[in-house]
Formats: sequence, C-alpha cells, structure tokens
Amino acid sequence: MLSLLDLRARIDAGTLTPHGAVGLAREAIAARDDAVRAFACLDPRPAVAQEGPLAGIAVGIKDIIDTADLPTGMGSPIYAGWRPKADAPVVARLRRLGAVPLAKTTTTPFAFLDPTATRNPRHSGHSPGGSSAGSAAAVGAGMLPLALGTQTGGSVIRPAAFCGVVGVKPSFRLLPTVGVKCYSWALDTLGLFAARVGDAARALALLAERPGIDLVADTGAPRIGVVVPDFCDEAEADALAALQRAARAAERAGARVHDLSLAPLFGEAFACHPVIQDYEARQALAWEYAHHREALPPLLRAALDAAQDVGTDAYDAARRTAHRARRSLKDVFGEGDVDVILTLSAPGAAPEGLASTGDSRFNRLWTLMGVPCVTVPVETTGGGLPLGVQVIARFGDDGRALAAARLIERAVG
Ligand SMILES: NC(=O)CC(=O)O
Repeated sequence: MLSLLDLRARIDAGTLTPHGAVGLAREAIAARDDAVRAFACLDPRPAVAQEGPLAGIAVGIKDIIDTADLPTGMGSPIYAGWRPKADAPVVARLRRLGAVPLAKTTTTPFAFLDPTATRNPRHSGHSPGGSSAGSAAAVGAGMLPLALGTQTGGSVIRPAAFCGVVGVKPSFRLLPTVGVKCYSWALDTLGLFAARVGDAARALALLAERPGIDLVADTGAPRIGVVVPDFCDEAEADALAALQRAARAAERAGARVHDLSLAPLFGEAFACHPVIQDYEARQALAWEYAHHREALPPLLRAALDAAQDVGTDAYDAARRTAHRARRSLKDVFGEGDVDVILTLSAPGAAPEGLASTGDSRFNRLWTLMGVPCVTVPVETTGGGLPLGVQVIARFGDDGRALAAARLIERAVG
C-alpha cells in the first residue's frame, strides 16, 4: 500500500517530487481500478502544490463530501452531475495543507446500506463494506495513501477492517461535517483511511490542527479493557481469535490487559442508535423522499418508509439514554482502570458477494458515544480476507487511541 509517511519522507529527502508522488497514485489507479472500481470520478488534471505538509499526497474524497471542482453525486442518480459551488471545509483544509483531492470515492447511496459496485481489493468476490466503500478499497488496493470517509453506524471502521487498512473514526465533531450530506446530525462523523496507524495519525493531526494527536508518545503500558459486548449478536470465530491474538500481543508488548464487561445501560444505548438515526434521517432526506422516493434504492427507501413512524417522544427518550450512557462511559475509563477499550471491528471478515456491505453492530454504540475509534489490521483468514480489531479511547483522547493502536499494530507484526 502507499504510505503517507513514506511518500512525505521521500519528498522531504528530495528523492521524490510532489508531482512524482501523485503520479504514483495515478499509475496505481490506472493499473488496478478496473478490478476494484473504487472511484466515482477522477480529476484529469490535478493541481499539485509544491509546498505544505501534505504536498504530494493524493486523497480520495467520499462522494457525499462537497468538492467545487468535481461532481458530488451522493451515490445516487438523483444527484448525477451535481456540482457544489464550494469545497467542504475539510476539503479546503486538505488543499491548504498541500494535498491533492485527486478523486471522489464511491459511496453507498446517501451513505446508507445499499451496496456499491466496488469490490474488495483483497478478494474481488467479496464486499469492501460500506458506506465508505471506495475510500477503504482505494487505500487497500494501494491506489491512494489517504482517503476520507464518514460514519453514522459503522461506515469507516467496518470497510477499513474488511479491506485490511487502518480506519479512524475520530471523536464526534473533531472534524467539521459542514458540506457533507447529512444522514443523522447527532451521529455523522468524518473519518479517514490510511495504510498504517502512523500515516493516519499524521493526517488527522494536520486536518484537526491538533499536533498532539500525532505526538502522543507511546503511552508506555496502556491499560486495555477487552470486551465483546453481550448485546451484540455472535461474532465469527475468526474475528474472536484475531481479538485474542491482538490482546495477547499487546500484553507481550507491555500493555496491562484485562477483560471488561459493560453495564446494561450500554445495551439500552445500543438499542437507541437506530431510533436517533432514523428520526434524523427522515428529516435530513425529506426532500429526496418527497420528490424522488422511487429513485431511492430499496434498503434506503424501506428505512425511510419505516422512519416516518419514529415519533418525537421516542427520539427524545433515546437521546436521554444516550446522554446517560456517555456520562457512564467516562466512569469506565476513569474509575475502571482503562486507558483504551479493545473490541471487534466487525462480526467477521468481508461478506461474500456484493449484495451486503456487512453489519455495523460492533460499531454503532461507539459512534453514538462519540468516542475515537481506530481499526488495526491483525491477520487474514485462510481465504486471504483481512480481520481487524478496534481500539477505543475516551472522548477527545484521539491521540491515545492512535498510540495504543500503534502498539498493537507493531505487536502483531
Ligand atoms: N453510514 C453508516 O455508517 C452506515 C453503515 O454502517 O454502513
């Protein structure tokens, strides 16, 4: 895969130019994307800045994120050819840092569950996951060193794990979702994909203007609480084995690892995620539902049909429960002798075929809690499909989540 840090080191050393670095991505796209289909469109004549900490870094932008010089199609014929007037602030920030928004990456329609045509870069007969399908696949295929995605349920962590890359869903609103097509304003979170933890940490620190995110020294021996939430349905044996492998490797690397159980309140909060999501999606997509319902794909259309019945009382009760759970989660980290939580990134490896983007049941609670999540590739199944594990820190402690993820990444080798 293309490493952001490696490209930047070669540019800083004068052995590679920013044009040359972008050229490597364009060559890889030309060679591989026919098999992967990760892109909605490409910039045919990208402007390549010579200066900036991300000069030479080609970036994929999920196609629900506004770009002024490329269409933003939302993965839907309803927005075919739609050209926003302005870049989303996160895209404008990338340009100020010297990066090149080279391509729009495929998204499931409006970032819901209906699949894309994108294939898993590690096994073309399997899904790359969703909704940030193209971003995860493009990095996993070695076509880009960095890509942006979003998560409302599990749309960063799950596809990253399926494609064998690092995915970061930062603390809620660490990055501005202005200019990003809204599905749920209480849940939508901008995230990113990269080859390795260090690449992702550098990118997030620059995007968030928080150098400390990348400078969290290896926090020595993190206290890791390992949990498989009992309110999530069963996980596949391969995924559970990968979690245990990561936990044991972290322990050998000096981490203090113990099993963690979550109070029933977190199961109640888990059940509140769809109530909040669906109530807000009904309003966020009211225009599309009113004027183009027949052009919506089947899973999204059915979800919005059902969302018409979600009332304000249920919504307000769900928000109260989520609030209580967020306060209780602070105690898990504070009094629970836990620096980070280690859990599954997905129920298993990528689903066979392209009909399903997989299940977000091991992601939704953490999205609702607004806490930073990082998925790290751990191993591959016998069939060559990647498996990841998810590292979660307290709200605002993104650097610690990345530092612990880096320890695990190194420990599993
Ligand atoms: N946007 C989302 O997070 C939905 C999903 O988990 O696929």
